[in-house]
Amino acid sequence: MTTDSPGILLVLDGWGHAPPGPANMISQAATPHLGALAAGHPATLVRASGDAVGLLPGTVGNSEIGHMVIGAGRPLPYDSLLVEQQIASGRLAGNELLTRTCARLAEGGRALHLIGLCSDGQIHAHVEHVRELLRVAAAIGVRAVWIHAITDGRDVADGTAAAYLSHVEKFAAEAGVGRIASVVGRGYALDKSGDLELTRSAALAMADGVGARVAHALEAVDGAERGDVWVEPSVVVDAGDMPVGTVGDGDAVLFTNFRSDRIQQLADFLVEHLTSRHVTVLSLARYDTRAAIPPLVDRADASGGLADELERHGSRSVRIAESEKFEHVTYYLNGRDARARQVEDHVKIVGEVSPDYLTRPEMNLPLVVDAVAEAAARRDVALVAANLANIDVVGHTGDAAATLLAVQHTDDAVGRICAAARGTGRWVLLVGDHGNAEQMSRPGDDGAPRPYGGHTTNPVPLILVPAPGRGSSGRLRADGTLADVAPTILALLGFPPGAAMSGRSLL
Ligand SMILES: O=C(O)[C@@H](CO)OP(=O)(O)O
Ligand SMILES: [Mn+2]
Ligand SMILES: [Mn+2]
Repeated sequence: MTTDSPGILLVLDGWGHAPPGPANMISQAATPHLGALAAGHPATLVRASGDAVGLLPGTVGNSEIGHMVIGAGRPLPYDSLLVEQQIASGRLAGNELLTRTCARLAEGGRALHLIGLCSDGQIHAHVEHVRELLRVAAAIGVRAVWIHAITDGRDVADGTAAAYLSHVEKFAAEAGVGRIASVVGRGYALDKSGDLELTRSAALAMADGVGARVAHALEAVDGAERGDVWVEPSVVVDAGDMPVGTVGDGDAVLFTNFRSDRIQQLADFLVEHLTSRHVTVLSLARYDTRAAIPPLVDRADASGGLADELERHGSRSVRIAESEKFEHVTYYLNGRDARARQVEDHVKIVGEVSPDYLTRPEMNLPLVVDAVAEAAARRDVALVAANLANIDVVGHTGDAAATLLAVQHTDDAVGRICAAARGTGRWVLLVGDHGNAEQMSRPGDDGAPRPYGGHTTNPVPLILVPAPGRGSSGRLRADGTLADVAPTILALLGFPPGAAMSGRSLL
């Protein structure tokens, strides 16, 4: 081992801070372990949203940017911010790839298909980006733009899909081109669990016009019994019952999500499905698909973070998470660098195939705890980094009672992990990656509170449990952000901050 002060980083996903109240499930839950840790050890709050992490001011945090910034030790201009900047400066409208593709479609009388999540949740996509793309296509003279709308209900309140579809129709009317050709819920279109049946049913509605037939896009969501997330794959048909906008030979497909993880399974499927149709496929931002898709806006460089520093010092880390959050503590924490590193072990906890988060808010947490304890006992491991997914994953259901249980299970797991840390001489640093469960309701249009399962702009708690015998009296800086976590971890391990890090140790 290259350090004599090994530790454990625990990211409690969706663990935000807000004043206690009836919709704050962090404060409502019984959390004896977290309560005792916060009272008896150095603790602070750090900012995890907006410009503190590289998002537009006021934007809710998310797992991808949260884990990237925790790893990078500096705010990183996130893909959504880069897109926004390019829209504001007019650079997206002049983008070579986009304008060349549109000119070809205009000349050949071919169609542009825009595929993406239609909401302003700002985690995977922003419906305003569709508006800009419609403007550009119209200005270049593309005559047919088909929108394949994916409904949300997770990053925004459930029951809002119809309103977003209406926005899209308004944008199309404004631009003078564009019509919704298919509608499907994100549960189908944005599956990332590998369930290709869900992906196929979404893709076939978009590409081939296979699915429930509706005369108008809004009809698809009107009768959606399982909410916006699970709107059935639906195809808009004309008076003759013919799908209005299937993907034809020589058309172009542009994916409008800026975040890759949940759209890439669909993108992979469609790229293969459309090979014989000579379709140009583009994406708004860079995706991690099997076949490279040319992006309109490229990613920021995230190298020089914690993983690179640990590698440089020859310090071994073990990364542990349930499958839902596995990329978060591996790929994102490593600055979206998928390179296998000699000094890293990755442990993916795979439990029940299709867990029902409402009835199993504990998810597979006991297996995560066992894996952390096992890794902590290894003398060759400097850092164990684990994500506890429950608070965020269950929080997304918008079900306050289930989320309260998720918080309590997490508290219990923290207690057991801290016991393992004491037994193996390790410090533990606990931090949230963004808020979620501390705000489980939001005022609806009428001002009355409505259940809310999305992320928040709140700061997140950070607690440092020193290694046994190291004293508990120090204070942590109060003005920190997630960018300060990596320098703090390096300091705890006895290393200087990385040269690329602008964050500062909180110690
Ligand atoms: O599940 C997801 O894709 C997002 C919410 O849409 O959550 P997170 O950023 O926590 O992964
Ligand atoms: Mn998260
Ligand atoms: Mn989330």
